[in-house]
Amino acid sequence: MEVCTFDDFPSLMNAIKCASSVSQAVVGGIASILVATHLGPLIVPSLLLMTTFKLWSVYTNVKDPGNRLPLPPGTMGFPLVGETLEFLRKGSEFFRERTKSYGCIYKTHILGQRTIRVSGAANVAKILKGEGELVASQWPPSAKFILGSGALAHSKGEKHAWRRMMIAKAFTPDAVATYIPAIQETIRDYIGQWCRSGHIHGYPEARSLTFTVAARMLLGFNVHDKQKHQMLILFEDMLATLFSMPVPIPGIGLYKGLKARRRIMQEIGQCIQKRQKPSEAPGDDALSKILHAIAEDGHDALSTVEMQDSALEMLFAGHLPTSSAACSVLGLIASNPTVYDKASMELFRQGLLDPNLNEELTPSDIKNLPYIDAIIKEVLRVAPPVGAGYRKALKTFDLDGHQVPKGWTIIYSIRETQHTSSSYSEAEKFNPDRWIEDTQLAHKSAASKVDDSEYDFVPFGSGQRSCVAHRYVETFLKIFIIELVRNSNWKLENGLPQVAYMPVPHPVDNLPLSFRKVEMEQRRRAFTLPAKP
Ligand code: HEM
Repeated sequence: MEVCTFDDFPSLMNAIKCASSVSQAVVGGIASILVATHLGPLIVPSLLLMTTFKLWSVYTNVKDPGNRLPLPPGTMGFPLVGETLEFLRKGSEFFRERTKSYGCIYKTHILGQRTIRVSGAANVAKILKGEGELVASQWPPSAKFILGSGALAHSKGEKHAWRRMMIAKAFTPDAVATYIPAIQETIRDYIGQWCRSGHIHGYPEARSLTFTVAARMLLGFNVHDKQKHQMLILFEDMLATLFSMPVPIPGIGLYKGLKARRRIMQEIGQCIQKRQKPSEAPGDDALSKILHAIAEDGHDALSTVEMQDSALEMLFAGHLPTSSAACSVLGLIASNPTVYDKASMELFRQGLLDPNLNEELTPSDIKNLPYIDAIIKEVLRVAPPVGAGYRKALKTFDLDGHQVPKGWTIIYSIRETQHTSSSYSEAEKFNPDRWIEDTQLAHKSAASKVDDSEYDFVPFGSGQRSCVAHRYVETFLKIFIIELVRNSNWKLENGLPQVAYMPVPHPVDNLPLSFRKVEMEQRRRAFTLPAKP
């Protein structure tokens, strides 16, 4: 009989081969007796089923014999599908239930991968700091198909480091400052329309707004309304299968997502071609800045596939998580009127409340707004738009008293980490003041980390794979809050909504809101503003 070692299990097929050598003889023998006694039609399928479950159990519980620690607790579900169906049905509730039952580290089998889900500042710090040594970024196969292998998130090693450096040049403080006027203009247009209409659905409007800003500022695309509408519908199909079983069955699931991806890529290809016409001067958008940085660097240019995948990645990342954050801003401020009042007061003190006095915001206008910064941090803590990040274990290592075997998928949880940390009293409550009143929190930044305890606030990840565009996102959200508060007042029409988490957190009822314009005079009458200090 073959001896099963850890190295014999690089894939499911190897595992099945190895474990079957254990049970083959026994099952074969019993089966032939039963077939001979006419019980075969009933018993043989049952035996095959039992064997399949046995093989699955062997495969999903293979430990590295070189490590004495146990695998994390957890269940691995049914052969091949694992717990994927339950995960797709329950979304984030799936993880919440397991965190409650097993704590900060547990195993499961989803989206075709043996997976360990990890939360808690110290565990997350170990994963994020271990990039390249313990772990490597690896999104689920479905996300890789949908976003394309040319995306930055899927590139590796030196190529990743170089591309990241080039992309980062479009998101330095100086570069982001150049985007302010166009971001502000687009936000103002949208808020103006919302006030004129008097009633909107916050989530689709936030999607449309962030898509328009991303297409214009990140890619320099001038998409007209009809094209935007079509692309948003295609994105819907694509995103619905971002996290799905990696089996393209015609007509459903990933197949549908890949079809939508092909159509979006055609549109992106056309937009890129138009932009590359020699008659057109290079734009002031992020993609132009990146292509310029690459040309200056003298390095190989991006291939057409890499350029298109990068554009898709920027359009995807640029509008989807940002729209979730913008929608959370609308919902959370509407349900906390004191937050609106305090933000108004801060704007008044800075001379920014009257929109007519500050037609164009400048970088220095938006720099010193600690309360609005606190709102943004609290929105990203309570409703993190990206709930988790994906890694693959490069070698077996210890984590919180358990082994993480080589080759397994690791999901580090942003949501549970930020919701369960003891740093946040009444963690479920939306309370921007905590970021001002608590001196420990006041120093915590969404992006940079000084020590491990700060990894309980990681809305943009951290380290080599952190979000390249966090400054852009923070600037967008700041301008959005400023323009909302100084121009308008809005109310929830249905009360606090239930939230769905796939592919990003969003209200299930699309967040119906009533909107109205607020004039400076009305505001003066509504609450007595103190004289400007
Ligand atoms: C609210 C908005 C956003 C949030 C919360 C967010 C969050 C994140 C997080 C958590 C990661 C790290 C994932 C990991 O550890 O594997 C990440 C990576 C990334 N983000 Fe964002 N993001 C946002 C907006 C954007 C925008 C606007 C862009 C536009 C370019 C962008 C581009 C990227 C890219 C390219 C990566 C991959 C970086 C790499 O692998 O080196 N994100 N983002």
